[in-house]
Amino acid sequence: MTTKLRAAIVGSTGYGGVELIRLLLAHPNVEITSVISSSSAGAPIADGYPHLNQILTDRLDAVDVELIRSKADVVFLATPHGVSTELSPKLLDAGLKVIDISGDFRLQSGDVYETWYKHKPADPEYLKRAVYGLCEVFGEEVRGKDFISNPGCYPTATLLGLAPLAATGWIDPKSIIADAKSGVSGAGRGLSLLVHYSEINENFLAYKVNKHQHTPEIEQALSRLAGEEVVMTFTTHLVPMTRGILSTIYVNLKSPRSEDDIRELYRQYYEGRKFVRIRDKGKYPATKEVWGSNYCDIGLSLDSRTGRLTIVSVIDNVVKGAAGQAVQNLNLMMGWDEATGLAFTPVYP
Ligand SMILES: NC(=O)C1=CN([C@@H]2O[C@H](COP(=O)(O)OP(=O)(O)OC[C@H]3O[C@@H](n4cnc5c(N)ncnc54)[C@H](OP(=O)(O)O)[C@@H]3O)[C@@H](O)[C@H]2O)C=CC1
Ligand SMILES: CC(=O)N[C@@H](CCC(=O)OP(=O)(O)O)C(=O)O
Repeated sequence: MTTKLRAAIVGSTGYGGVELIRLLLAHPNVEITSVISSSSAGAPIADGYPHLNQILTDRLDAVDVELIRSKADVVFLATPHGVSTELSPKLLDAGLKVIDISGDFRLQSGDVYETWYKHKPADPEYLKRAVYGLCEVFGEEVRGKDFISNPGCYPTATLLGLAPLAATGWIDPKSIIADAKSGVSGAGRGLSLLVHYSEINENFLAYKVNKHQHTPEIEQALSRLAGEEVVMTFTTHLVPMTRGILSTIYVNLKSPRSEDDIRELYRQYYEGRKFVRIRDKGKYPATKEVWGSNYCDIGLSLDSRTGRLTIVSVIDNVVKGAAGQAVQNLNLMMGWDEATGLAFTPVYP
């Protein structure tokens, strides 16, 4: 019998953390050995999340690097921006593997991070060490590494929708517009006016227009794929639903291509990758079709009148956009099949 990998979750009382608990409890190679809270150490995790009653009876541990080192091999950070900046280097120095689902190590430039996140950037030495874990695009780089920066939720949906075209140089890099919508769980469990029931119910709004912190993350990955600087328009919206992201992306092609050729390009690019599904001609995915799962579903339409391509990409923000991709990264890091513990069907209806 092989020993299971011992996992700790910092920020286990948040939405990303509690989704990691759900997924890791079902993972055949992993055992959760520490659920960690900066504010409720000592309390049973099920106090704040009664759905875990009789499933996970652990009490919350404090954020203590020595304690984590004694209990775990790998640590997931599902913490607000700025926490991982300080904590991840200490965990790495203690010999632990780290998968960070916050934005602290996604941007290579500390200055760009500071501009968009308004937080002090991480130590450049550790920034360089972090591998950006967009699994279907940069997954090869994750294998055998000890520090993974998990992509943001909007970037995951938007980049998977654009990667095949960016990598082949078929799109005009100045023409990209992404119009993305998220369910409110994307804002975390903390309370704010924006996610107050009577504010968001029967409402639909744009927010952080031209200021969203995921803009430079998407541009950074696209520039890398395209081999030239990509600057884009990216607008985020909040929708009165719990889970889900739908990103509608508009691009101009550099030279004329048929829609069939573009669909074939996508199918070849993602061949053998279980979690990206390309829809047939005339079919567009809806968020409910990936709900609770690690899938990213993509539909395409080339408008013969304008010559513009419309791409529709959907994910579950808490799974593929956070905890699911983090587990997929763990699988790649450990050399396991990337779908280990993740091969479940979306919840429907
Ligand atoms: N929700 C989503 O869809 C996605 C979220 N993310 C990112 O994941 C991270 C977590 O998001 P989410 O789970 O939604 O947020 P939540 O607000 O739901 O949870 C964050 C948790 O972090 C803990 N925390 C707060 N301060 C500290 C601290 N100083 N040290 C340690 N832990 C702390 C809190 O728990 P406690 O007080 O118990 O310590 C809290 O429960 C964020 O960076 C977010 O941007 C990324 C992709 C998608
Ligand atoms: C709906 C909603 O509020 N979503 C959050 C997404 C944050 C996130 O998931 O990612 P980071 O870790 O990169 O901040 C937002 O727009 O900021």
